[in-house]
Amino acid sequence: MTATREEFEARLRQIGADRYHDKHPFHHLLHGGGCTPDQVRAWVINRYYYQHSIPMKDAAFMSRVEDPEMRRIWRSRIEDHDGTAENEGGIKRWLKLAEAVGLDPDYVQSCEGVLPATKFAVDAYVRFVRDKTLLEAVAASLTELFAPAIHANRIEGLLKNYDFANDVSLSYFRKRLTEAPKDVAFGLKWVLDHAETQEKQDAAAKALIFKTDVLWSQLDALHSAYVEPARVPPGAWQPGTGMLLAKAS
Ligand SMILES: O=C(O)c1cc(C(=O)O)c2c(n1)C(=O)C(=O)c1cc(C(=O)O)[nH]c1-2
Repeated sequence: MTATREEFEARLRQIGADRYHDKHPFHHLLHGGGCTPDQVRAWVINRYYYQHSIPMKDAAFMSRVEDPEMRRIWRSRIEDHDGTAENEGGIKRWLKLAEAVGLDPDYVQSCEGVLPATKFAVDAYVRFVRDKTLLEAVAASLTELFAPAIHANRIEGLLKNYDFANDVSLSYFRKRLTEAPKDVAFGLKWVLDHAETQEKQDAAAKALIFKTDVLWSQLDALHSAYVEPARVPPGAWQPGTGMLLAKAS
């Protein structure tokens, strides 16, 4: 028998409660003030790779959507990240954070020095959305159900614990507090409406689990590379490189 809409929604929310990356030890370090400046920089560099791939993921999704109404709604996700004019949008806001922690934004944008596992995880998400059913693709985006809580927690933790934190450097996260709920209200309703069989509910739940793994493995990679005993993989960012001051001198 197919689970009811309410049971299915509860199942999706439980996946977040059990597996979302707010529970990862790297986030505890970061939000609690336990990261060194270089560990924060490593996070900013690697997380940029996720940010810069999200609009490509959404464009891959939209290329498969035949319903103009759905494309119109979905395209605001790309605008949120890329902006609707020069020097706007989430990617630019992320680069403000990069500058605030002393990184050269050109270096960050080059994506040189991104950890191999970050690339594998994020690229797998883009491919997943390109290749799987639309239901699985939308379900995978539902980790955003859990994102506003972690963004609020992060703003509070960073402001309290790090000198670089202020309204400008954290503007990315503050903006997401209103953007993500809009996306997820649409995405959740769409998934609940379209997963009308048990088989489809199972596929959607599995897609959401896949996405929690994408997020978790990025933090595992960061922790392994930059938290003692640090093991930076060949070719990945080495502290001291890609800095703003190094460029000026
Ligand atoms: O900081 C975070 O923990 C976090 C998590 C997620 C997420 O849950 O996938 C996103 C974001 N931030 C985010 O800023 C963002 O733009 C975003 C887009 C998506 C997506 O899957 O389409 N997830 C997320």
